[in-house]
Amino acid sequence: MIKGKIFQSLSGFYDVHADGKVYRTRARGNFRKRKITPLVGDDVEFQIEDGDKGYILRMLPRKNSLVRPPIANIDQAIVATAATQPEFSSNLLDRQLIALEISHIKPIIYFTKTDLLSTAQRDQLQTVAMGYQAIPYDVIFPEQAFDDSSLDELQTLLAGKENVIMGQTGAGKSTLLNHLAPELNLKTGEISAALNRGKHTTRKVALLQVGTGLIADTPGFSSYDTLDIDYRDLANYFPEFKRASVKCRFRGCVHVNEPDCEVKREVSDGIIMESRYTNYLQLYTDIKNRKPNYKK
Ligand SMILES: Nc1nc2c(ncn2[C@@H]2O[C@H](COP(=O)(O)OP(=O)(O)OP(=O)(O)O)[C@@H](O)[C@H]2O)c(=O)[nH]1
Ligand SMILES: [Zn+2]
Repeated sequence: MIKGKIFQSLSGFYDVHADGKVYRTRARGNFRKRKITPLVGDDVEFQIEDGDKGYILRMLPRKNSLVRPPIANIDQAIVATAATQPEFSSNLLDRQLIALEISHIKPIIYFTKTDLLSTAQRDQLQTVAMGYQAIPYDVIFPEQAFDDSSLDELQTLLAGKENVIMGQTGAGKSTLLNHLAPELNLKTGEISAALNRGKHTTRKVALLQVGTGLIADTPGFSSYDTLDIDYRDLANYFPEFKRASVKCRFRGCVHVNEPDCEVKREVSDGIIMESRYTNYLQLYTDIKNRKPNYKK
């Protein structure tokens, strides 16, 4: 029995890397019966059957896992955020950040297509980027598309870690990875009018070696599923709200109607970004109003 890591999953086969070799494995029937699906990033024990084939016997405990993209044991996520084409959405960005906070995965916000902005648009979005940096999140806002200093900064953050790259379809995930590691030669897609219907160039989830780090390139997605949390916990996934909330008058303040709420005070003082608070209220209402039979 050998220990390895699943690097790729395709049509029921799992490519496991172990001791510098790649084995094509299948999961045994008992996984299917117990409804356990191995994910890319899972550490597994497997048995070699013949040569480079084998079957997975056991999955080792997971540090974390994401549903979209389906992947396990991730340290960090590059959130590829289009400055335009598709248009920047703070709502989408915040939803991605919350999903990562819930899974204890550190976000790195990387703005793509900043080269397509006018000077005025650029100044405006750069202010937004600085707001996220103040939360604090790692934010990379390239002066020029794929300039050396942005790529170096990203490489440094990725080194030695298991990373995932996420972002809307067409955000530029594959293009960014090709700049980080040209030898990958990933296929990229032309943005078309079909964008809204979801044109996915990347179809499978796979871990790629980039410098000393691993990155999972994943199929793009258009929106997140409903977040599987209690509405009273939502503010915990906004780091700056969590920081401020120790000064709210009421313990368990959800920062909506309570008096003496520090979060609301910091929003009106311009310390907390107004867009973050608006997105919070919208999500709070959505989660609170969803059907009671929703699991959880
Ligand atoms: N001008 C400009 N174009 C970019 C940039 N990044 C990506 N693009 C273009 O945007 C289009 C989509 O890029 P992809 O890398 O295929 O996007 P993706 O996020 O991998 O898309 P999916 O695989 O569908 O999820 C391609 O035509 C790229 O050439 C950028 O920084 N500037
Ligand atoms: Zn409060």
